[in-house]
Amino acid sequence: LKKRQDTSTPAVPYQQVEYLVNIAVAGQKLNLDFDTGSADLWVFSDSLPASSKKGHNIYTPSSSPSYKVLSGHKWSIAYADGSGASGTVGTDTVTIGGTSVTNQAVELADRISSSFVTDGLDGLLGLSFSSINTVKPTQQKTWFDNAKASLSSPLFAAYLPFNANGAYDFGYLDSAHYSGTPVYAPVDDTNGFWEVASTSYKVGGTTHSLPGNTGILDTGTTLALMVDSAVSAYYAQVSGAVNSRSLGGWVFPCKGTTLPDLSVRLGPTNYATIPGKLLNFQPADASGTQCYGGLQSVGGGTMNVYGDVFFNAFYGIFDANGPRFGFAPL
Ligand SMILES: CCNC(=O)c1c(-c2ccccc2)csc1NC(=O)CNCCc1c[nH]c2ccccc12
Repeated sequence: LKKRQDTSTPAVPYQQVEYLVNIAVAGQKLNLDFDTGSADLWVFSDSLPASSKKGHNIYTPSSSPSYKVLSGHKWSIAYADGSGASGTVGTDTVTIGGTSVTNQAVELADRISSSFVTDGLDGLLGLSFSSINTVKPTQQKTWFDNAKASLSSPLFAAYLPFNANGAYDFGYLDSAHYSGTPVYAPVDDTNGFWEVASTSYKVGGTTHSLPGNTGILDTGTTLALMVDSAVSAYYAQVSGAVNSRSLGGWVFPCKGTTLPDLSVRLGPTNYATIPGKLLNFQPADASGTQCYGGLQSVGGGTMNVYGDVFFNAFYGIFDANGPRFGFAPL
């Protein structure tokens, strides 16, 4: 697993990381972003403009003997951050670690939004449920869906520590990647996500209820995105915090701020506590006066999105048996 580190040395410890995993699509090594919040495996293709291809590894089906066109098939995906991609579809052998999946749908992007060009990735590998794969007319399966029968156990786990190299463990749990005993929450896969009940949270010693709320465990989202009531309650504990339209979210003074911990309930029983120090994302401006929070608003609805800042504190276990989500402190 490769982690791309932001090169600038921040005044305040923060992270601007990319969790990239090197995988071989028919022997061609690509850095794909493993994304438990989506179900499409897509790669930069040769038909992208040269400017978009610069600095990226491009998958070339013509040089893969095992590649087959999935004729007449298309895909198109849009993410809530406004980014997106679309293109055509083929199948090939995709190998991660020691496990190869033959006839894996590989979606070739002939259009991608600008945010993907600047990110150091060569594509995405979706690890949510195949029910939200966007390929038409025949929906395709994720790599994990295709691989799970050949894994010793139908599960994978995400180990994404802050400022250190991480790993994805497929088919087993690596005891070196977590402490204590994992606890589990039942997953509702109705929406195609690894989604659990998340009906309360704790900040500053107070417990707040979020009736009917859920949480999506999503390695493809960098931050923790929660409903407005929770985000307001959190930053009410941070002096000088403001929700800045110009800076695009909640910011607070970098100097002299000690962020409170945030405990979120996952499933019927257990809370996961994200230490405050992991909730300082990065300086919000060049001067480094204001810092951008790792907790931001999800907009409307009752769905919270627990992204990489969650996985900086917890080993995340995605178990198809159930399905269920397990977590243990790093
Ligand atoms: C902000 C991106 N996240 C989302 O839109 C999202 C939401 C979501 C829904 C409503 C409001 C906010 C977020 C639910 S599941 C979910 N997760 C995903 O969609 C996961 N895939 C994100 C892929 C992605 C989008 N832009 C990137 C830039 C670099 C690397 C990966 C990405």
